[in-house]
Amino acid sequence: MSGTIVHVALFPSAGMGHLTPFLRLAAWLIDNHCQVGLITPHPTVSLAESELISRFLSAFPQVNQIHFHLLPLDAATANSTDPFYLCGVSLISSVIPVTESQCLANYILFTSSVRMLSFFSFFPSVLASRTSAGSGSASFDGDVEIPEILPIPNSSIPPLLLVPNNLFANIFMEDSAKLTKLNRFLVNSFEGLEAQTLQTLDEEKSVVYVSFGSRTAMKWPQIREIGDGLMRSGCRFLWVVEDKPVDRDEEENLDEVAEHELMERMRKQGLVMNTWVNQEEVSSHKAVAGFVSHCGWNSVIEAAYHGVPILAWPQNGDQKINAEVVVTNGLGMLMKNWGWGGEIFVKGEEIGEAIKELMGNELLKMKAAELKEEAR
Ligand SMILES: O=c1ccn([C@@H]2O[C@H](COP(=O)(O)OP(=O)(O)O[C@H]3O[C@H](CO)[C@@H](O)[C@H](O)[C@H]3O)[C@@H](O)[C@H]2O)c(=O)[nH]1
Repeated sequence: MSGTIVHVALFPSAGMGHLTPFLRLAAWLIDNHCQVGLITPHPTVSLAESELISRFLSAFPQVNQIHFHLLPLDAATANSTDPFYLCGVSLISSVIPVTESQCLANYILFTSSVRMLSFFSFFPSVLASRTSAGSGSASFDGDVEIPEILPIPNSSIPPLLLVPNNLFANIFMEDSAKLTKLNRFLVNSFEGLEAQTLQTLDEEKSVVYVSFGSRTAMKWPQIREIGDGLMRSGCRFLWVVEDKPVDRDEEENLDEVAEHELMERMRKQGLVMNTWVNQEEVSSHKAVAGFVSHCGWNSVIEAAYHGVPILAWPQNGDQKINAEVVVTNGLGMLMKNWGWGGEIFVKGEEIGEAIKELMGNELLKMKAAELKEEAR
């Protein structure tokens, strides 16, 4: 933007491993005519850090340094004596409310590999899908399966993540859940080093979209089972919920319903919305790999146009007949024993399995891709 000076505040967390790439980015931004503010946490972890900051500020006197004083954490709270963790601060979760209140774009400079970023994004939801509600258990068996990425061996999971009530683990989980609120990711890597992971991340197809149209109100117990099913599927999701379940008071809205513990857990794995979304935009998004739909005909046409396989759950009217078209053409699957919406109570376990099947079925993906071509 000619004539506009872009102001960027950089806020590295503790440790040289974070500071160094941040200062490189700062130098690059200055080179590109940005006004840079550097927020420096105090106390620093090491002398090396404070010396590097001083040298940097002498070389770039135009940088505005903003001191950020950390409140001391005791070793018991942190469950660690490592000074790095004692200076730890949950940057993503703490900063988002501030940037949101100021309407500022929020970028993250992820200072590790793209593979680690994938792990960071997915591990909490994979863990939540395997941990029963409220058990507090942090144990994890088997490898971490992330869609389209070489599985991360169990032995590579950072050990601190499996220490119950560890500060690092708590920050990791809390921050991961907030990643969707960030505007952009900057990662310090390149094609030659992480080609496959970068490509997958760019094309990542791992989100299931759930919507039964704006006219379908479900009973609260069934809504709850859908939530449970989404958690069990382990998939990221965008779920648009009709905000007046049929067995709830007219005045009650989703926010009140969302007080439910399950809804709170779900927000860590996906987005639950009770507002109108731009469904065309959602269906066309490259991350969306499956659609749980009532099979309103417009939804079916849109899914076909964007090559998104459907898990059909007709609710009424023409929707079973539309679902038959979906199945006949290989665009999706229909669980016949689920009946019409409201007719049969479908448990979360079954819903979770069906969503896993939808998201993993290669034949459906292939057929949906062919139909996309024909639709165009
Ligand atoms: O949050 C939302 C919800 C819906 N839509 C759009 O609204 C339309 C919804 O149409 P459809 O999928 O056909 O569902 P209904 O609104 O339920 O459609 C009614 O009309 C259809 C066409 O006759 C019938 O097939 C359905 O059974 C009937 O319920 C689609 O274009 C969606 O993209 C959004 O953009 N955002």
